[in-house]
Formats: sequence, C-alpha cells, structure tokens
Amino acid sequence: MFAIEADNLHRTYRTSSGWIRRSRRTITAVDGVSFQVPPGELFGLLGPNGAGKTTTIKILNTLLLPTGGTARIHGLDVTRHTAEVRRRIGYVFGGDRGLYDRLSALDNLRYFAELYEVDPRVQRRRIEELLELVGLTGRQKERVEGYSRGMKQRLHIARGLLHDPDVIFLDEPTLGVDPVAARDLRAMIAELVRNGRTVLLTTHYMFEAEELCDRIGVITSGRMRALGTPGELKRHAQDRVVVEAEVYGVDEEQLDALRAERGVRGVTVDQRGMLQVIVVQCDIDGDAEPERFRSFVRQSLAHLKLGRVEVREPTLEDAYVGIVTGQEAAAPETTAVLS
Ligand SMILES: Nc1ncnc2c1ncn2[C@@H]1O[C@H](COP(=O)(O)OP(=O)(O)OP(=O)(O)O)[C@@H](O)[C@H]1O
Repeated sequence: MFAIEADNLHRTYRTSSGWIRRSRRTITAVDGVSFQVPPGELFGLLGPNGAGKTTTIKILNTLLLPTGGTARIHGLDVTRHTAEVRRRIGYVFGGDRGLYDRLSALDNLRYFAELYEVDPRVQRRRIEELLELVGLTGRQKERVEGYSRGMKQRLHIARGLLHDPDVIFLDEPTLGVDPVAARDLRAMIAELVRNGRTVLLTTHYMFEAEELCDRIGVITSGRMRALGTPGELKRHAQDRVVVEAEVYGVDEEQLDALRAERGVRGVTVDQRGMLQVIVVQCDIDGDAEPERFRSFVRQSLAHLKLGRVEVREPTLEDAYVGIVTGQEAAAPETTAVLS
C-alpha cells in the first residue's frame, strides 16, 4: 500500500474581480495530477510559482476539497476519512504563520499538543524529544518573537511532528533560511526519513532536491510533466551539453539569434547584478559538437564584454529548466518524463 496516492486530481478556483462590472473567472490550479509515494520515500514536488504544488498538498492534507479525482493516505480517502488522515499526517508550511510569537517555544508546543490531543501522559517526553531533534533544547523558554528564521522553521517542524505522524508534508522548509541553518534542516529532514517516515517536500532549490529526494515530480500548469529519480531526470538531458557564458549587456535580439542556431534547444539568462550568465542548452550528435557550440557562442557574443565561456555537463537544474520551459516535448526518451 502507498503512503501517499493522488489519482487524477483536479482543482479549480472561482474568482471574481471588479466592483461595478464583476467579471468571474475559473482558474484551473490542478489539472489531472497522479502520483504514488511508497512508505519511507522522500518525494520532491517541484515546479515554478503557481504550478499547483501548494494546492495539491492542501488536498492531500484535507485542507481543500478536490473538484475531481481522489487522494489517499495509507489507503484512507482524504475526503471521506478526514479525521483518521489528519492523525497520520503532519503539515509544515513554515513562514510566519502558525506559531504564537508572544509565547515561548515550549508553550507553543504545549498548546499545539493539547490541540492535537496528544496523550497527556506522553506530552512532556514527546516535547523534550522533539526539542532535542530540532536542536532547540536550551532555548525552549525564550519567546518565539526573538527566534531567527531558521529556529522558527525548526520549531515549525517540531510542531508538525507532535502527534507522531508517519507522513510529513514540508512546503519550502528552507525558504529564507541562511545556508548553514538550511544545511542543518536538510540533515534533519533526511533523519526523519531514516526513522521510517514518508516525506513530501516542495522546494525551489535544485541542489536541495538532488541531495534529499529519492524521486522528484515536476509540475507545471497543474500537470505532472516529469517523474523519476534525480538521475533519471538528469539522464533525460544526456543528449545535450550546456555552454555557459558570462557576459555584460546582452539583449533579447542577440539571445534570439542564439536560439535560432541549429541544435540549440533553449537559452536562459541568469542576471547576477550587472553580469549575465547565459545558459545555452545544445543537442549533440558527435564529439566535435561541444566545441562547435562553444565557438559559436563565443563568436556570437564577441562584440560584447565577455567573461568565461565553458562547456559543461547538464545538471538537474538544466533538466528541470528544459522540462518547465516545455523543450522536452520533442525529446525521444520518455521513461522519466511524461508529456
Ligand atoms: N484561493 C485561491 N483563489 C484563487 N486562485 C488561487 C487560490 N489559490 C491558488 N490559486 C491559483 O492557483 C494556481 C496554483 O497555485 P498554487 O499556490 O497551488 O501554486 P504553487 O505551485 O504552490 O506556487 P508557489 O511555488 O508560488 O507556492 C495559481 O494560478 C494561483 O494563483
């Protein structure tokens, strides 16, 4: 039996805008999403802003009803067995909501333990264990308003684990957390899985997904576009090389000229202050090809101030960018990528 199952989930929202002439619109946030997560797996749900990840998670968490399809947690239907499902899941959404700033971490945990009806006989020990697990022992009597973002995030996780759920949903757990604290959080998430829990994680950080996830699903516009291990998703880009160029002052017209070259699959730009890092994904079908693409990029940008121009192997991030920008539709191999 799977720990998490989504079967052709749909969810639409109706919105209205305007005062005098109200216009109504229907937004399809989730448009037929299916996937299964076996117990003990760490599954990553990736996708650009507005792709439908949070909506999917809220349905799985019983916080939102689907407008179509079904979802189950350990075989229990989320719309029919809501109370039982809630006992078995923990939802950590992070950010500033969900904790009482004026209370200490300890009082927050006591309060939520009551709310989640944690057996009073085990409450005290459970809270101590959780404070230890998330590294807040010794700071538990301080008010949460004085906590750093990383500490709050760890407290969120402790709160989500109070009722000892075996399926945990983590929505962008390291958002806004400094690199060292984020590394601690990742270690903690890996520990949860080692202890037998099932985790569904959303993140916008590719290295985080690659480091942590057993499998990854990529959602865009409410649909699952790709699903596989990080290696499978990366292999999807293996018929490709990437030319990365550092340049100043490149414009759209010049980028379009790069895009028009035979064998160029996609061009993206990462603006870093004044510097632009151009990533050109190229199809290869021979040994000489990587060099040809490098010379081509170098020549095309020669009239600009140019830094290093390098050929490298595609990363998970390159594969991801290819998937979300739709360049994968024509790709021949489809084991990991659904079109
Ligand atoms: N309550 C709502 N009312 C109307 N539209 C909504 C509502 N919640 C979400 N949406 C819309 O549904 C779509 C999917 O949103 P969702 O929050 O699920 O995306 P997401 O993948 O979690 O994005 P992000 O990475 O930004 O968190 C978006 O177009 C969003 O604007």
